[in-house]
Amino acid sequence: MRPLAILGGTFDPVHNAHLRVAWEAAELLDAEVRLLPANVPPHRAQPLASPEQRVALLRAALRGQDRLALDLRELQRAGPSWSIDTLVELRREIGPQRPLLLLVGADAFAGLSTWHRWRELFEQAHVGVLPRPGYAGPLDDALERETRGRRVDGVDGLRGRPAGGVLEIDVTPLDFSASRIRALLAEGREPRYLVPDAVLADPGLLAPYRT
Ligand SMILES: Nc1ncnc2c1ncn2[C@@H]1O[C@H](COP(=O)(O)OP(=O)(O)OP(=O)(O)O)[C@@H](O)[C@H]1O
Ligand SMILES: O=C(O)c1ccc[n+]([C@@H]2O[C@H](COP(=O)([O-])O)[C@@H](O)[C@H]2O)c1
Repeated sequence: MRPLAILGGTFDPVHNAHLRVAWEAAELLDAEVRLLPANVPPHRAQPLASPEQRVALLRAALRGQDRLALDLRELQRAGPSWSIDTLVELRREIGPQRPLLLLVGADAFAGLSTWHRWRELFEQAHVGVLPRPGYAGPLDDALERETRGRRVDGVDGLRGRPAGGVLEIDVTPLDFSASRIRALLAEGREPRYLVPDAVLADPGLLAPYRT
């Protein structure tokens, strides 16, 4: 069965690293990949842009391709966007057999043991870790213990089961972030080639980040 993979994020704003790693994950896993903007992101400062502005950025960024889709369910839910709630909901929709993957950058993965009901994440989904330069350090003890027996070497290790594995996905390491793009914009600089041309083409889209 073709896996369903989700990449959740604040997307404040969406940038080419999000898009590229999601694209490569879709290719390598032969998966349906959805980007899921968080409503109230847990564990971080609130976004500069409103949900509507972040969705407009995502829509522009995703235009013209059909490999990556947008899933707005977390914006339709009040309160913090706990990933476990999203995975339980998706699992209910896709049934018990289809592989489901939670894609996370290596930085987000390193903090997984602080997430809400984090051990239950593995009951609902596999975790696909996307390398990110500067985030290859050791894991905390609880996460190391939980993941040790779950690691699988390749995509084939996930295909036959719906959830529970941890896979490093060999995507191109890209060393930039939404924080970097916000900083460039705040200095009056243009983030060309770090965000899609379609985002730059509409001057209103990045207005929330310009001072
Ligand atoms: N350059 C990147 N390489 C791999 N994963 C990334 C990269 N940028 C973001 N991600 C992952 O995408 C998801 C959403 O990230 P998020 O929207 O927080 O972007 P960010 O660039 O990390 O933002 P910020 O700088 O505001 O923290 C997270 O799992 C994050 O780890
Ligand atoms: O469920 C949690 O406790 C939890 C804690 C931190 C982050 N997340 C999710 O991880 C994704 C990336 O978060 P962020 O803050 O790096 O944009 C996003 O989908 C968040 O909802 C989820």
